[in-house]
Amino acid sequence: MARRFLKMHGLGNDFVVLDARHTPLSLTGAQARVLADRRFGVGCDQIIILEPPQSAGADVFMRILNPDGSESGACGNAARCVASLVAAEGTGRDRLTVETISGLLPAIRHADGTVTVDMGPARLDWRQIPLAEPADTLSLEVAAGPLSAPCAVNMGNPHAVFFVDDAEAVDLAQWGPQLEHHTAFPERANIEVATVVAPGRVRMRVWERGAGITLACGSGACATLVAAARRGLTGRKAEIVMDGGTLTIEWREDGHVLMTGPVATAFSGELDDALLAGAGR
Ligand SMILES: N[C@@H](CCC[C@H](N)C(=O)O)C(=O)O
Repeated sequence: MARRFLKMHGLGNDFVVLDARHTPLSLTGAQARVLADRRFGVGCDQIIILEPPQSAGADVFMRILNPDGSESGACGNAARCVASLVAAEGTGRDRLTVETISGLLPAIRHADGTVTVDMGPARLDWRQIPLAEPADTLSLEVAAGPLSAPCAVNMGNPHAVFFVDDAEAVDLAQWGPQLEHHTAFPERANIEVATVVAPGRVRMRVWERGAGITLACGSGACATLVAAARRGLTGRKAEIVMDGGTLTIEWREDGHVLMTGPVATAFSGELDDALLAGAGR
């Protein structure tokens, strides 16, 4: 039976959303790679598979696959999309909970269509990032080219945030892959470069683990705000400006990080049976 999909995005960070709540679906790495390929498949920054919730209190489980076939524990932009999608299904509720392998994410859909997701607590211990060996996550001894001494934050997935004078000037395509695979990060890392441009406003660009340069990264925006606040560069609430648009991020006193921003649906479609059947492992 042909699989239907939705193409959604948050600030241009785009997703193929597959609904496996009633008809189970498990993709191999090769299937994920071909589906995410912008020439051979549909094309996206992440594949999102909706599954039945696993925990009490959750409305839906969201599985997150990168274009290289790897699985992630967090995707902030997709969490907003999924919350909006499920809220629109006639539950009559604007508050619901999205579950991931990293935990439960309560979400609120606002009257203007934007969505706030509680991305959970920022995890700051070196074991939680995780790092290869004990280190102060406020400033790691990690460097590549003009980038050095990142702040590490886990938002359900690992991030390394480098503060620079001009985020626009950094050659992310050159330094991103080296840093993603740096030996300090046993599970690799998402790499952010950030510049505080005004009080409460941070310009950020991202090299995503397993995906490369994307127009926006929700968990990366959360990590950037937490890193900036820890360094005393901002307060606990700021706008994070990415190539695809802006998210408002707040690091609550209880450690949870709230992310607010837009969602959009571009189109829906049907996968040709041959696409996944021909992909192999
Ligand atoms: N685009 C996402 C993050 C997706 C996962 C990431 N590439 C990883 O491997 O951790 C977001 O909006 O947070």
